[in-house]
Amino acid sequence: MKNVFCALTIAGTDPTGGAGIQADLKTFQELKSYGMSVVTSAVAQNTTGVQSVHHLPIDFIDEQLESVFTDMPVHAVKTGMIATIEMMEVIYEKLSRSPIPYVMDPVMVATSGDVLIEVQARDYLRDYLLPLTEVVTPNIPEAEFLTGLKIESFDDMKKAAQTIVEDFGAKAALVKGGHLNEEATDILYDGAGFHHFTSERIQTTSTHGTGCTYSAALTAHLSQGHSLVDAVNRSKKFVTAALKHAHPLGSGHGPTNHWGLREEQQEIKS
Ligand SMILES: Nc1ncnc2c1ncn2[C@@H]1O[C@H](COP(=O)(O)OP(=O)(O)OP(=O)(O)O)[C@@H](O)[C@H]1O
Ligand SMILES: Cc1ncc(CO)c(N)n1
Repeated sequence: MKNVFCALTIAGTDPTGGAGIQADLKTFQELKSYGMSVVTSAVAQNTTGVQSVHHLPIDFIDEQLESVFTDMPVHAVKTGMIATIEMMEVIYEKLSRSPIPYVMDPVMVATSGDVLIEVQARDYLRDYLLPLTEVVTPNIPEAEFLTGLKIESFDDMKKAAQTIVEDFGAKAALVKGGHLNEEATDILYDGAGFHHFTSERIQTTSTHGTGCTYSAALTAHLSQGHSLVDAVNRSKKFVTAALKHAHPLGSGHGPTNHWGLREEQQEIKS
């Protein structure tokens, strides 16, 4: 019998399908992991920004987690938008008892600039959830918050990745240079050493949900048993193709193309 790999996302929603749970599920499907989701907040948003947010009741978030964990295999899990400390507490309860690879996208602000997490909750994210992670995937502003360091160079990115692992207890940190360098270079520190992942910079405004898509790809690859470095390599290719082949949708920052890599591979074949 063929193996089935199951990936779970715990995050907020995006009705336009570019970010959040919807982007995660599309990515899981595209990468051939069975996708599951626990919704934390229902978000009315689109490519221009966030219109409104409804947090789900804490007990109901807990029930969704119970529904999944008591019945289904979970081979890897990711978290995205978790807005409040109360939500984080129930998620901590479950994940601290589940020895599976955990990918944290420490979502704080949407591409549009809208804030997605309560300020007090950021400390809880760092102090409780971060030490449970297999890998955390901050962009530059998120890495600055987590470490308190100012990041203006490649060396600063390395220092931040190392600090997140050595001082805050993540097993590995992948600091994304999308907001900083000319080539889109990300740095992984895994406790033993540094690894660099570089792609060409793509001139596009379709960047809505890039971080969600990247961390979901990582989760899918980890659910399938790939090593961390291999999983990041594959996920970087996936997100680069998703940016490169994005269709111009919406009037703001459009979504990436979750089947971009498949399109690229089909073009090469034909
Ligand atoms: N214009 C670009 N061209 C190529 N790669 C990019 C570009 N922008 C971002 N990336 C890459 O995309 C991945 C996601 O990174 P980014 O830093 O944009 O995440 P993020 O800020 O968390 O995303 P989000 O917009 O969802 O909040 C990283 O590998 C980054 O290097
Ligand atoms: C629900 C959700 N999570 C994450 C992001 C960040 O891209 C977003 N815009 N919306």
